[in-house]
Amino acid sequence: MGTVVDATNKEGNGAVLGDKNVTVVFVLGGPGSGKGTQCANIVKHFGYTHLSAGDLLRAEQKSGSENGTMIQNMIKEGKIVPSEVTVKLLQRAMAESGNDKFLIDGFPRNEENRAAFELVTGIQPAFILFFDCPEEEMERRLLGRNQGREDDNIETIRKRFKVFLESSLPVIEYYNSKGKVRKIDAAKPVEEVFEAVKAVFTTPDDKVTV
Ligand SMILES: Nc1ncnc2c1ncn2[C@@H]1O[C@H](COP(=O)(O)OP(=O)(O)OP(=O)(O)O)[C@@H](O)[C@H]1O
Ligand SMILES: Nc1ccn([C@@H]2O[C@H](COP(=O)(O)O)[C@@H](O)[C@H]2O)c(=O)n1
Ligand SMILES: [Mg+2]
Repeated sequence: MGTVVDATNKEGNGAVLGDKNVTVVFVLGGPGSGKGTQCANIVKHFGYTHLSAGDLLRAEQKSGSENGTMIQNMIKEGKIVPSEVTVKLLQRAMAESGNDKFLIDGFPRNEENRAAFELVTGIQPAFILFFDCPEEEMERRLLGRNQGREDDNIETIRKRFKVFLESSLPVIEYYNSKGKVRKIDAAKPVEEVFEAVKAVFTTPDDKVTV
């Protein structure tokens, strides 16, 4: 295991959460590309806190919140929940974590998410970990996931793929134009993907290539 790259501080992108300087890595990729799986590995090796926007929304829905029905409907349709709701959940989870290094998984999902997070928190991501995977492989994985998710059915999966292409890929392209995207071939077996991920987290920032 090598040293953790703190690109945020090095590039002067550090942002303050309470009285802490924080490092944020956005973890993006299509539905089923393996974001959650790899985040669990990164947490173990590199001490980040994993915050999945989808998990936070599902927990909020189940908590009986006033937004519960709206969140449930949006997830069932594969649509993106208004940023106001998701950014608040992320901010609260960051503040409660006690950590200063975060993997924010599945966020920002669209331009509205990106702009709202930046405006409200003032945080710029250190880099974007992008799991690139063909649709057929993602579809196979989602249909075999068996975690009882209401959106893991073929009808909703197709809607989620469309939203990813139309709304989420442009956000990845935006960060790519700023040299912030670290693209990973996510079609490989879990262990091989993690080898590539490790290289990103242990390579000094000025030597990273996309
Ligand atoms: N590299 C891999 N090879 C094969 N299966 C994988 C790989 N990575 C993850 N999986 C499996 O694919 C399914 C989806 O993975 P995961 O939940 O990590 O994806 P995700 O990107 O978080 O999806 P979502 O956007 O729907 O939350 C899981 O069943 C997981 O075990
Ligand atoms: N920024 C986000 C993230 C997620 N959602 C909704 O949750 C669904 C599941 O997300 P996963 O990352 O767990 O796959 C997603 O399809 C959206 O409906 C969101 O609105 N905004
Ligand atoms: Mg996930």
